[in-house]
Amino acid sequence: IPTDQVAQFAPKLRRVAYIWSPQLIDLCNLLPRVLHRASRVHTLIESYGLLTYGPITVLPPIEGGKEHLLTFHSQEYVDLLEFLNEEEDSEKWMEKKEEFGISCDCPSFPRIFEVAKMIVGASLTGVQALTSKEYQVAINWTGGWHHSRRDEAAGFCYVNDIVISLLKLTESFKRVLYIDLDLHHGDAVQDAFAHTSRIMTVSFHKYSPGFYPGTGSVEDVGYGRGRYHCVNVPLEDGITDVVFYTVVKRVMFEVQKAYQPSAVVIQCGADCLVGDPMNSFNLTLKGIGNCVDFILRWNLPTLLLGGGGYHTPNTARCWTQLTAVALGVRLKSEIPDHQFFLEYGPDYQLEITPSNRPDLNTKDCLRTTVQTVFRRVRLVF
Ligand SMILES: CN(c1ccc(C(=O)NO)cc1)S(=O)(=O)c1ccc(-c2ccccn2)s1
Ligand SMILES: [Zn+2]
Repeated sequence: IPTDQVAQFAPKLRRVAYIWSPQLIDLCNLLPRVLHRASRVHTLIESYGLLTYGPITVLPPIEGGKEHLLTFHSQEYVDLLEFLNEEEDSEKWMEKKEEFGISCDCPSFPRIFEVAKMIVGASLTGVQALTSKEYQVAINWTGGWHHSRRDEAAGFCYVNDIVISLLKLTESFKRVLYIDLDLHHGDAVQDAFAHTSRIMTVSFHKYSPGFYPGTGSVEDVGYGRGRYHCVNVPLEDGITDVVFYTVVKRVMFEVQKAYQPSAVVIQCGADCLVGDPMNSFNLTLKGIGNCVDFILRWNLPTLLLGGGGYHTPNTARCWTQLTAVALGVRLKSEIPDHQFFLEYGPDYQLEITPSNRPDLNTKDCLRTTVQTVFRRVRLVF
């Protein structure tokens, strides 16, 4: 093939921005429900040599400030986080804590405000990388906190870096698509944009009586100008790689055709993996990796964010694999020797094995859900 025609056959090489600094990791290691997860994720990615691979650039996060948080959160909530940063006692703020969701699910902890600003700064650095047109993919594995509300911490989420990033992206991109692959419904992101067509939110999640947050039924479609710009795909326990990938591919194919987004944000919560303490889905790195690969092949500016993921080694495995998918490289199965190597026992392999738990998603139920979604997505113009 003449050299000038080779390019059209080579998979597009993507320039990838990986948002990282030692301070970002040190602060995110303090998050109470994912203690020290940030350092495991980053160190495994580094141990595979991915950060010195050509098309990747490591970008330090910009200093997130109060003004960034205030693009979504209320002044009172931001003031509370700032007050709690120093962990001083004061009657006034003590009873307020409960009112703002700072409680057992989202306990206060030292440097809480610095952590919130740093996470938002990191996700906004990813947005900046995409709007600069210098990168096709931007990655912030410390972001993805989809339950945090305007004036309330919720579901282990203190600050909604996703909403803040989506708002920023709409300044440069006409239609922005948000895809939530976390085990839980991306409720606060959906609600933030339920009345607008500028952002379309699509969430694949477990939907079962009593399971957090309890929202995200297929009937949940948005309101007014935002009607049909919220897509919810409720799923049952035990879903496997092939079934999940088939559902995601079919739904996302229709969404891309109907909405024709100009930028994408994917929340890649790893609590949907087999072995997670949430003990719900039966996915492995292949399943979630194929879903992210499918969306990246649209070659749209895409921000990859973290989220849930409570089996720390598996979460590190997952986001290492997704970083490799973004770069288009295959990783060897053997976990490289590194500081936390012993935490990957007893097999010390990258891949994880599905369990033999039953898949409660029946073919009929999935077909009905997908057909319902198709009918509505085709109403999006
Ligand atoms: C507050 N909850 C959430 C909320 C959001 C998430 C999440 O990951 N969202 O993406 C996880 C748990 S919750 O009530 O379901 C739980 C609290 C503690 C839980 C737990 C703790 C240990 C093992 C299994 N589950 S679940
Ligand atoms: Zn989750």
